[in-house]
Amino acid sequence: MFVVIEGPNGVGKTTVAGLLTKRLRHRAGQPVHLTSEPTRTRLGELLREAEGVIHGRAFALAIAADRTMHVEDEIIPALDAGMIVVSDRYVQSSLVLQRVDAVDVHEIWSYNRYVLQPAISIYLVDDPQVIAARLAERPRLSRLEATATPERELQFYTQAFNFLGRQSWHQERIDCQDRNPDEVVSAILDTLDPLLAPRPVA
Ligand SMILES: Nc1ncnc2c1ncn2[C@@H]1O[C@H](COP(=O)(O)OP(=O)(O)OP(=O)(O)O)[C@@H](O)[C@H]1O
Ligand SMILES: Cc1cn([C@H]2C[C@H](O)[C@@H](COP(=O)(O)O)O2)c(=O)[nH]c1=O
Repeated sequence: MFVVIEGPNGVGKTTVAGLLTKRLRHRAGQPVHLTSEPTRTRLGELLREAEGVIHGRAFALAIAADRTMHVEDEIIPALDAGMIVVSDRYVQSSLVLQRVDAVDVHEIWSYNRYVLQPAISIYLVDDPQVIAARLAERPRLSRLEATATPERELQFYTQAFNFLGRQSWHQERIDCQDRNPDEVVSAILDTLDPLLAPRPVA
């Protein structure tokens, strides 16, 4: 099963993806592989470093190339080996961040439409003021973090959620407001439960 965690900068994706992986390892009785985008390959690391200087269409294409390699070289082999795969960011991130970077949503989709559709894409939301307060604590913001306000990102994420719904993607919106990370993960596990294999009998 391929699960994706999405949402605006600072909403808690990395925290939640890590905790979800731990609890799935305990719950699922099958190995769980945690991954993220951009990937930890040479291309992904280059993209993280170069975000300040590569932008627009070139960055959108490079992110899509990294994602294509991610799917072919890491995600599909892990799924074929019987693992659950949890990815911190995937296509919805591109439909938002590359749009913040002035690329049209249909063009972004054209670079991503052939990638593997996840079993479920989980979209985390929170109060924009809470997210803004977290971002304000960071010593520095990346170019895209500094370009988008949490309000604008949330607006684009909602539009991307609706767009992916029209492509028949299975998605769930999880409200993180007034929930700690453990409670957020419990809500995610409730939505994943019907997709998971039955719990092993003790
Ligand atoms: N539900 C929550 N309640 C309170 N604090 C949270 C919650 N989730 C995450 N945090 C805190 O918010 C901060 C940002 O979390 P995190 O780095 O996981 O976000 P992110 O969405 O991955 O951000 P980015 O996309 O910018 O990397 C961290 O300090 C984390 O401890
Ligand atoms: C998947 C994805 C990533 N990006 C960019 C935006 C940031 O520079 C990094 C993500 O870093 P974080 O620590 O996860 O916040 O990658 C992007 O522009 N588009 C994408 O689809």
